[in-house]
Parts: sequence; C-alpha cells; structure tokens
Amino acid sequence: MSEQIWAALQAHRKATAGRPLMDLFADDPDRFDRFSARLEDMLLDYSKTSLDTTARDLLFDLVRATGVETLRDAMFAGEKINVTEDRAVLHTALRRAEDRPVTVDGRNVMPGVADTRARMARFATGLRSGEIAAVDGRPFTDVVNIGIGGSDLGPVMATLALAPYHDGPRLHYVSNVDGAHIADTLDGLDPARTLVIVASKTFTTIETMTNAQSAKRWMEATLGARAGQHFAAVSSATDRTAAFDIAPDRVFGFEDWVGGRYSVWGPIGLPVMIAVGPDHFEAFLRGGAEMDRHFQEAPLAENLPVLMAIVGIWHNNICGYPTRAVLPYDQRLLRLPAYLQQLDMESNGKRVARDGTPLDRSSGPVVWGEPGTNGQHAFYQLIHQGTEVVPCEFLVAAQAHEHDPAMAVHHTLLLSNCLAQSEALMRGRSYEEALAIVREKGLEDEEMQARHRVFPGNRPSTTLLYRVLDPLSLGRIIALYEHRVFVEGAIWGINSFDQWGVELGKELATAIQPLVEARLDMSGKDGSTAGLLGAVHDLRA
Ligand SMILES: O=P(O)(O)OC[C@H]1O[C@](O)(CO)[C@@H](O)[C@@H]1O
Repeated sequence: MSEQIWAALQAHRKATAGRPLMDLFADDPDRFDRFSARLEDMLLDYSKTSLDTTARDLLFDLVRATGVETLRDAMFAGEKINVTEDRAVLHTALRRAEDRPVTVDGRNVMPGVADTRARMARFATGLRSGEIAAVDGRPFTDVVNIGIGGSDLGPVMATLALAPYHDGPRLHYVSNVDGAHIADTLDGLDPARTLVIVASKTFTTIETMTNAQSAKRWMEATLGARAGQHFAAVSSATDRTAAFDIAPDRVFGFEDWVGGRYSVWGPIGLPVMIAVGPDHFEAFLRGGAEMDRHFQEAPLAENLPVLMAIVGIWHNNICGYPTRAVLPYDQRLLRLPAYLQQLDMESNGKRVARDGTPLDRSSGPVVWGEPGTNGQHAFYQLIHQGTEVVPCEFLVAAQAHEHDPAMAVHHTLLLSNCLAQSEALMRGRSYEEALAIVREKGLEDEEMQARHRVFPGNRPSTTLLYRVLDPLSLGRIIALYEHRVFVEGAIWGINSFDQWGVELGKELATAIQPLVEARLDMSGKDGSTAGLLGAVHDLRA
C-alpha cells in the first residue's frame, strides 16, 4: 500500500516540478491559511514549499499507511518500541502534567518521575538560596556541568535560550575530551565556590569520566578529602556515582526508557532548573506536554509535528534535497542547530528498517544551521544561488525580551530580515530584473553582470513563528521537533531510538589509545592509520 503512495508522490512531483511557488499563491489566494497551522500562539507556515493539496493528501495517506499513529500511541503507552534495546520510549512521561498511570513492565513510572522532579526542585532551590552551600558555608557561585551528547546539548541549548530567566548561579558546560575545554572552563573559577555536576546516564562515557576525574583533581587540590561534597551526579549508575564519592542524596537518576537525546526534560535538565528556577523549568515542561497532547489529539491536517514531518519527507525523499538548514532568527537559539543535529541525525541516520532489512530510500537528512542574521553573511550565498537546493526552516519570535524602546529597532530588523529571506528564496530574481538593475548602474558587459545577479527562486522554506522565547515556547519547540523526528522515522520504518552508529568509533579509539601512548607494533593497522600514528610520534618527539 505505502509503495503505491510513494509512487504516486513521485509521479505528482514529476508532473509539477517546474511550477513556480509564486504561482501557487496566485492560484489560491487562501494558500497561507490553508498551508499553515497553529498551536496557541505558535504558527507554522509551510506555504512557501511546493506542497499542494494533492501532495499533502498523499503524504497524509502515507502517514496512515505506515502506521505512524499506532506507533505514536504505543510510544505514549510505554510499549517497548525501541526494539534493538528492548526499551520503552517515554521521555514524554518526564513532562506529563496529569498523573494518570503510565506503566512499563507492569509498573507505574509516574510516582518515580514526580519524586525525582521534587528532589531536583529541592536541590535547585537549596543551591539558589544558598541553603545548600559550599564546604566553607558560603553559597555556590558557579556550577559546572560535565556531560556529552544528550547529557550536554539539551541543557546547553536550553540554558542559552532561557538567558532572560537566569537568576541562579553561573553555569558552565564541559563536554569535549580535549583538555582545552575543561582547562579553559575551570580557569578563573574558584573550587571553593564551584559545584560540579557529572551528567552521564551510564557514568562510563570516556569523555565525561575523563573530564570528571580532572575536575575532581582540581577540586581536591583545594578541598582535599571534602572534594566529593562539591559534586552532584545525574546518572542511572548509582554504584559508579558512589565509587566517585558522590552522596546518594545528590544523585538524580532516570530509567532506561529515557534516551540521551530526549533527556533534557528530566534530571539531565537539572542545570537548567538551577539556572532559571523550578517554576520556569515547570513552564518548559508544560510547553512540552502541550505539544504532546496536540500531537496525540490534533487531526493530521492541523498537527504541527506531522506537518513538519511531511514537509521533510517531501523535500528529502520526493524532491531529493539531502540537507535541511535550521535558521533561528533568535540569538538565544544559538545551539538549537547543534541540539537538533543530535536529535535528528542520531535518531534517523539509519540504513536498516526496524526488522533489520536494508532501507530502499534515503532516511534522515543532514541537519545544519546557524542563527540569522549571521548566517546571511556567511553561507546564504549558497542557499540563494548555489547548485544545491537547501530547504530552510526559519524560527523567529514576534516579540523580543529587550523592552527598552531604544532597542526596538533590533527586533524590527531581525524580523524584517527573517521575512525577507524566505521571500527572496521563493521569489528569486529573473534575468530581466537583473539586467534592468545592471543597466541602471551603467555597468559594462551587461549580460555577464546580469547573469551573476540572477536568483533562481522557488527555494522552499518553512517559518515557525512564536510570540516570545519563554520557557513555555521553548518546551513547545523542542517537543515539536522531537515528534517531527518521530513521525519521519516511523514513515521510514526505522528505530529512531537506538544509536549503534556511535559504537565502532568508540571501540577503535580504545584500541588505538596504547598506540598513541607509545610507539608499538602497528602491523594490524591500515596504511593511513599507521602512517598518521607514526607522524604523531615524530611530531611529539
Ligand atoms: O549520558 P551518557 O551515558 O554519558 O551518554 C552520552 C551520549 O552518548 C551517546 O550514547 C552516544 O553518543 C548519546 O546517545 C548520549 O547522549
């Protein structure tokens, strides 16, 4: 059934490929209303894409035929849809408002979620008030979170996004095993006033544990045997946190049904809660829970995650565009593209279906991006005039946090640029228009000059507009992207919740380590790796 729908989509694309986007608006004055959808004060505009009602209906058929809704319900019900790890996928439980039971292996997980959240809130409040103090009784001024991947990107992204709400201790993040990261971060910090959170679901990740050991040595140099009192942990491995000398009441665990890249809603979000306080963190969770309800209840035609997903499938599988750019016109979403790279590419960068058989079409696209307007002065040249078509996803708030009237021009310019970019991508500039400009300027070699100034146009984009980047909106945005990734993965029939692709490199790094430490027999290594190791040793001699 779904193969017929894929074929119909391809045929429809073939028949309509050259149609200018501007014509779609000319043919349908209500196109904006009919190709946009809202959740409260959040608006998704996907009218500047080549989707028409025929394509959209076929894509809805595809959603139904591939069982997206059944898989969605199975996920929310706590069924073990992560088949290779035999795990439930229940990050949604972490942000759930109502305490209706959710069971995994016959056990209601909600009391545990509520209990951990209450412990986090007590700890965060204590730190913020100074009641939980450093060993000398003074309040902690700085918190360093050590983690990587899902134990870093979510809290980093959210801390930056919620900067206007940050009234707790200063936060710092260390992720890279490169000693430069921890050295530069600790430089200037006072161990006597610093709390370190070691965030690792497994408490075995080499980067995190290496950084944690270095932080501990740094702390011990000042605090000696009391260094452990300046540590907390977010981990499921309580035996390992105890061995690291972290008191059990400072360890916040989560269960195997929360994947790393989906974990910011629970204890991995502890640094965010410390920064902005439990009330704002609750609002973030509420935003996520609102999006969950919407995803479960809204009809397909109004369902934001489904709409974003079908646009993604259309661009990737039907139009053949291999990447998508995430372009927040929101400086505080600086790390959103990096966060989404893990969310999307670790979830959907897969080449086999759930049953292990090879996929016969492409899966997750390359995700990349930077905040506007900075990107405009860097890579937008390619987006407008390059040979690759890059579908763009703009995000922008209607209102800024900077209320000083003297600052108003900033947000006006930001919005103007965002809207201008999607318009320019769609509209383009014809040769005739370019020629008129060249003539007006009185340039020589008019034809050559005009050709350089042509914009092909018809380049697709979506815009996500929200009132203001507050904790609630951020929660909605992140859950929206999570569910979009879910829907796309379900359409491709893949398991979006494992990440076997990160394993081989980790194993080989462990095997190479002795060869980096000393010049040893490299006969088992390929010529390039052996050559590079030899050069490393020469350069270090
Ligand atoms: O929290 P941990 O166990 O240290 O894992 C960190 C990250 O490593 C990965 O397992 C693989 O890169 C991610 O999925 C995860 O977010």
